[in-house]
Amino acid sequence: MGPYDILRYYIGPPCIILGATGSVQLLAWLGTDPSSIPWHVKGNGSAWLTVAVLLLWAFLSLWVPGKVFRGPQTPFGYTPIYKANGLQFFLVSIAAYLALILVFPSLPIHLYRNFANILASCNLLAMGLCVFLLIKGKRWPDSREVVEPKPLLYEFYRGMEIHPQLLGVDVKQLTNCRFGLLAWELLVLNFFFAGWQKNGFSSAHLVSALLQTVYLAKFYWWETGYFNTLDIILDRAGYYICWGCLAFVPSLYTFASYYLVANPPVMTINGAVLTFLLGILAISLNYRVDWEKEYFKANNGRCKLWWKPATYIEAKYEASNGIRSSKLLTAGFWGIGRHLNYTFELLLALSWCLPGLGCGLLPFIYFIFLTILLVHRVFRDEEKCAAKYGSAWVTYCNQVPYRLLPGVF
Ligand SMILES: NC(=O)C1=CN([C@@H]2O[C@H](COP(=O)(O)OP(=O)(O)OC[C@H]3O[C@@H](n4cnc5c(N)ncnc54)[C@H](OP(=O)(O)O)[C@@H]3O)[C@@H](O)[C@H]2O)C=CC1
Ligand SMILES: CC(C)CCC[C@@H](C)[C@H]1CC[C@H]2C3=CC=C4C[C@@H](O)CC[C@]4(C)[C@H]3CC[C@]12C
Repeated sequence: MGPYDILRYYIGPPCIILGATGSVQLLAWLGTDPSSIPWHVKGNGSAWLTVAVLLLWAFLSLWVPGKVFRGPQTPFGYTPIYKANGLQFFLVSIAAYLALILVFPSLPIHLYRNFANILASCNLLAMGLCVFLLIKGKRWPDSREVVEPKPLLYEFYRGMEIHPQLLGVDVKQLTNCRFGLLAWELLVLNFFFAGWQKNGFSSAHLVSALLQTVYLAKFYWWETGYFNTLDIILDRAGYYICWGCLAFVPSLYTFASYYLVANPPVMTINGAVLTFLLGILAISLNYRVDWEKEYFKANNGRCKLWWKPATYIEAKYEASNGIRSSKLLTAGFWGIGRHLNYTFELLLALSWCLPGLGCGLLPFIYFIFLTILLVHRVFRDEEKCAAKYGSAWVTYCNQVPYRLLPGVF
């Protein structure tokens, strides 16, 4: 075992688990008046009720009968089945939250003040689920896949099964799409209303919340496309993905909005309008890049992009059912850079952190984290593609040499 393996299997997982788990509580403390939060929060009755209601709601959305979507088959022959009702779920959930605050106007401030406890409950729930998933994956896996044993803490971090089920629902659709991202949306709206009640109306805070709402609406509109991404086809259900979506997303991804309640924005209305326009442009471009690849794949390469027939590289790869072929798009945005969707993702993330300009570095913490996550993801994705497509991937990299910033990187 070399130094890289020791780092990957023995040193990395405990460091990330300790660092990330602790940072969830640290963020709640950093984002507000620290003296208002005791250091020993562990979730109170109201926090557990909030989390339980959200979890039950998320679970029911996947449990009700409705349209289903079949995800890509795994190399060991399993086809995951998902519920295709994302946008309805998102819209009904927002309507229910708005109705709730009409009936209980003190709810936004209450949830804001109880945020540290809510995060503690999410943290404990997520840890419990990950321990359960580890035991389940080792003892009663759903699939016939044979997974090579690794050090226990690494298995806990990475997860055991790719598509585990719980009471008939897909665990990753539950944790990622239905709990994590809905918690993100509702918390961001809640922090906007809490800020309004506490400090008066702020156009900059509204812009930040609106941009995140548009972005998340776009996610739910495209939810079935998410089932083809790394998180779903490559990552196993463990600490990284499940704890990440149950505890880290509600904490770090909502941080800019949370921070602006205790530290009201100083941005002018003109600044807010410009930020909104920048954010909408970045969201549209990010969507456009993802859309070009999906459209190209749906038409098996026979389509036009940017008014010209799409160009591509034919790439063969080995699948469970023999040699198959795929096409690597070299037209449109995919001919300019290999991951421009990430570039626009960073721009849109920056745009909803910008209302915190003038309030220090903390409102930009999500943007900083995302930069690290996406640069790491570029390498993870390219490692996967190089292993899958071999020389065709090398040809693509030679033809499209830049990853995120044409001419630079
Ligand atoms: N806010 C957040 O925390 C994050 C947001 N995102 C967003 O999620 C969305 C999806 O991202 P993600 O799944 O990471 O990555 P991509 O949508 O970029 O998908 C990468 C995959 O696309 C295929 N591919 C790559 N290049 C080409 C090409 N030229 N032609 C055809 N197929 C190609 C390969 O898969 P195959 O095996 O099918 O060929 C590759 O593994 C993006 O909008 C991204 O910005 C992503 C990560 C984090
Ligand atoms: C353990 C932690 C240090 C890291 C946890 C990371 C995860 C929470 C995130 C890793 C990838 C993220 C996502 C990928 C793609 C997405 C599509 C986008 O349109 C919406 C957001 C997201 C689902 C996003 C959510 C968080 C991650 C799973």
